[in-house]
Amino acid sequence: MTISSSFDQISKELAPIAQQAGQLLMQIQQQPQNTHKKDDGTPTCQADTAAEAVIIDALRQRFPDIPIISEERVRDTNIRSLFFLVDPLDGTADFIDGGTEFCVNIALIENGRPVASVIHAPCLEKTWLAGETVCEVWGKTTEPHHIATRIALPERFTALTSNRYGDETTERFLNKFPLAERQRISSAIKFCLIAEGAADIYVRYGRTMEWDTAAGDLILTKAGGQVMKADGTPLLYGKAESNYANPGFIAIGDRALAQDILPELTTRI
Ligand SMILES: Nc1ncnc2c1ncn2[C@@H]1O[C@H](COP(=O)(O)O)[C@@H](OP(=O)(O)O)[C@H]1O
Ligand SMILES: [Mg+2]
Repeated sequence: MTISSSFDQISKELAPIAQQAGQLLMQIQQQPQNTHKKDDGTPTCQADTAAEAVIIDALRQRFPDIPIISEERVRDTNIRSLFFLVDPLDGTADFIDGGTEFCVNIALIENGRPVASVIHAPCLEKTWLAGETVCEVWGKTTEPHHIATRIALPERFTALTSNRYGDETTERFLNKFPLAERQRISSAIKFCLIAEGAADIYVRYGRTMEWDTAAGDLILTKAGGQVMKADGTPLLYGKAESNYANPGFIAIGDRALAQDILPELTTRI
């Protein structure tokens, strides 16, 4: 498990697990939802826990020795250098509203960073995965293929933000850029769109949790992008002491932008 090449294989094993959960989510979305708000004010419904059960069962069978931290109910206590972070339904509000952007996120974390991950968006029929060398999208009608970020160009510079959760610092940050386009999108597919070269930046100073970002962090990083805190360092995972909350972050496709422009901008927010 410490051999890095095996992370490619693990990412390919995680994909069908996320797809199985996604299939269940699609079925449940057709039924009436019992929704309620969690302590953090975000919604949940029976789909979150049903999808979580499927994923946890599969991970425990295939990887019995690896502890799991999952959004809804699972908090293994023996978290060591290697563990899974699971968001069985990312974009729950979108799911409840009948949207198509929700996804399933699974990431394997080693020493604070993701090393194998998958994001599956069942309505979009797309699965993105990353390991040590693998960084692919799988579509229903297309062959699996490698994905890569695009160069940032002013005439098409596109920012992605959350569709439902905004904050003033993110707005101040984005106001410093001459944006060609801005799209509001639910769920971690924001990372995947940048990884595919369909957008350029995703800024999020509002609250997110580690399971919201770990899988997308690796996919975007392996596609050539960068995900970083305001000080330019990578996001770290496994922060039990902060209840697995993330600090603010900036995700970009073109790394040259990070090196040249972002450090100066972030100090002025
Ligand atoms: N106040 C808050 N506390 C914790 N997490 C929050 C939050 N507000 C938003 N989030 C996180 O933001 C995610 C959705 O953001 P977006 O719509 O941009 O994808 C939610 O994922 P879930 O849907 O998995 O709960 C949730 O984890
Ligand atoms: Mg969730």
